[in-house]
Amino acid sequence: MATSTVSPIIMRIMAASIKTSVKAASIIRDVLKTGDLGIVDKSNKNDTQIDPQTLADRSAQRCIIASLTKKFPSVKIIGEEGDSDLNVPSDWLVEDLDEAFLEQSCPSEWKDVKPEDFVIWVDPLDGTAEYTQGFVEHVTVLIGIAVKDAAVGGVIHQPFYKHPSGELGRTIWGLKGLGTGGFVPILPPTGQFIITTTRSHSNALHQQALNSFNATQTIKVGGAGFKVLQLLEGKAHAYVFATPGCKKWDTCAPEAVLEAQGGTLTDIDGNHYAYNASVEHINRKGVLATVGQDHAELVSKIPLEVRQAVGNK
Ligand SMILES: Nc1ncnc2c1ncn2[C@@H]1O[C@H](COP(=O)(O)O)[C@@H](O)[C@H]1OP(=O)(O)O
Ligand SMILES: [Mg+2]
Ligand SMILES: [Mg+2]
Ligand SMILES: [Mg+2]
Repeated sequence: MATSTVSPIIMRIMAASIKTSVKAASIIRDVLKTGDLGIVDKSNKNDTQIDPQTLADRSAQRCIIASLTKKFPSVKIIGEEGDSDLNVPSDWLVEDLDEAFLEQSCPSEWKDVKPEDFVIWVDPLDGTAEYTQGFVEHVTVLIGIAVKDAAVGGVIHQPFYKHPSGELGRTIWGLKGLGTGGFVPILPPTGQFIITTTRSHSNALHQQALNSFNATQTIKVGGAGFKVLQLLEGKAHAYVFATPGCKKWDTCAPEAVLEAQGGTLTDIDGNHYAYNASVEHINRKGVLATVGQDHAELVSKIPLEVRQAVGNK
């Protein structure tokens, strides 16, 4: 279709990411079906917990990076699983662009962004621990698009989301200046304050930060993508992660989608992370994400000594 060749590059990267996330999700489901996850522990000596990587993480990343590199050879792509073998089976190379996405008009601020100003942050499988433990609904595929320092676009795909028809998989996208798609946004209930937070990476300092909010309910789920979806679908008011551990590929796509829908995702001091290619990968100062709230007021609820201690070990 003519639109594919004339659309600005950001629209084509989004449209390719939407299609590629669907293929990555089918690879993730196929690996689970075989029952042989090929788990490797990536943790360092000083880590207190294992940091699992599975065949699904490795294969989904190869599919995503091979497909996007072929289409956008001069765009920098950084994936969680490091250097990947891009010599992939031909059916893992996704050539299609999502034509329905391309029919929308590109926000004027992104029309002339040059290929070298983009970084694509890929988390091929967010929620790996949950994937290995059978909490598969927490798993997402995350493809985040940064322009210079800012997270501006993203795709969050849920491989195990079950439609009423029984079909699996759903793709949610967001682009600042354009909006979001693939889900029905719902604001969280008034008169309550529900926090969504980690189920696998808590510690004493994190618990202290959680306590400062006096939440009416705290939901513990896996993955940065899944927690942001809970905000977008009105199941929680804030996502609190007051510990280092998650990385730029965990937050780039969720931040862009959430902010395209009017929410906010920052570190626990209320500052946005930078997503250019030279930043350190770790999000040292944790994550605070909110929707329909006074974000700065929520930052100020976390005691200063707690905020200063996070990431300073
Ligand atoms: N200490 C850590 N080490 C490695 N990855 C982490 C750590 N903390 C968080 N993450 C990543 O951030 C995601 C969200 O964390 P949590 O579920 O604890 O809130 C995790 O699923 C994991 O992403 P991934 O599964 O892609 O490795
Ligand atoms: Mg991981
Ligand atoms: Mg992740
Ligand atoms: Mg991952």
